[in-house]
Amino acid sequence: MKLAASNITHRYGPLPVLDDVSLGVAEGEVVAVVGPSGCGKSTLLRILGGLERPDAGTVATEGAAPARSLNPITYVFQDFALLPWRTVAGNVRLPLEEHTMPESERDAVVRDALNRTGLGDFAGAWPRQLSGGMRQRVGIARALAVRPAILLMDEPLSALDGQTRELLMDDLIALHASGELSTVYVTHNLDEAVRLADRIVVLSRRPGRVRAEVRLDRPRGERRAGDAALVAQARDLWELIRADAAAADRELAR
Ligand SMILES: Nc1ncnc2c1ncn2[C@@H]1O[C@H](COP(=O)(O)OP(=O)(O)OP(=O)(O)O)[C@@H](O)[C@H]1O
Repeated sequence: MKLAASNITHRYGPLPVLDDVSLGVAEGEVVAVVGPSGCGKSTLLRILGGLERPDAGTVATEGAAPARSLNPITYVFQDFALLPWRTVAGNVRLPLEEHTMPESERDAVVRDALNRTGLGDFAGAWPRQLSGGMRQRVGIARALAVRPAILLMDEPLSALDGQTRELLMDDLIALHASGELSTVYVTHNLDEAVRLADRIVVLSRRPGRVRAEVRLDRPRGERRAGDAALVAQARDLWELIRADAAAADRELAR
């Protein structure tokens, strides 16, 4: 399934946040959205997911969702958003409970989502017993349980330490290996963007406009942390963002 946002403009009261942003995501493509703090990345993601209606512009999908998809466009949040009184399996089960399906099928879907995220042995664990990385795996498993065509990820790794982030990046790369899942990945972290994305959309400072688009041709599976070409790409991105980031920082300080 493809997603296309065209000419999105949005403001909160007097504050212009997005200005004429167009962004497409092809089937199986991972598009990272980067830009200075407050430039409207999360707002754009909410608009793409239909959680917010833009003042102007349109969002359209094209093509069929996977068979038995319960929610073609699904979020993964930075703060995991797990219910502490439910087990790992209970959290993954949550979005399935509003859908009518045989209990055995629900169990099978939960099991499959847990297995795909390396949580097969943790079905009965409680969120408080898990590390941050494992909690975010639960967040990802819960998103996968509804068989999405498009994942919208808002800083999914930013609450994690460096090593855990590396492990989860490997998981995300494996998750996309089938080429079926399209993703929009909002991040501050340019190293994550160059590791994971097929294409990186760079927004300007607020109001966010598309400043540049960078395509990364090297297959995701061949990209390694610290690889010289990736480091250079992240540095080039930073050069694009640096002046805007400094200005956004001064503005936030005020
Ligand atoms: N619901 C809202 N009501 C009013 N202002 C909002 C709302 N949501 C976001 N904003 C403001 O809109 C601007 C863009 O916010 P948004 O969270 O989309 O930016 P961002 O690029 O994701 O930021 P960050 O990089 O810091 O996470 C910010 O100035 C923010 O304070």
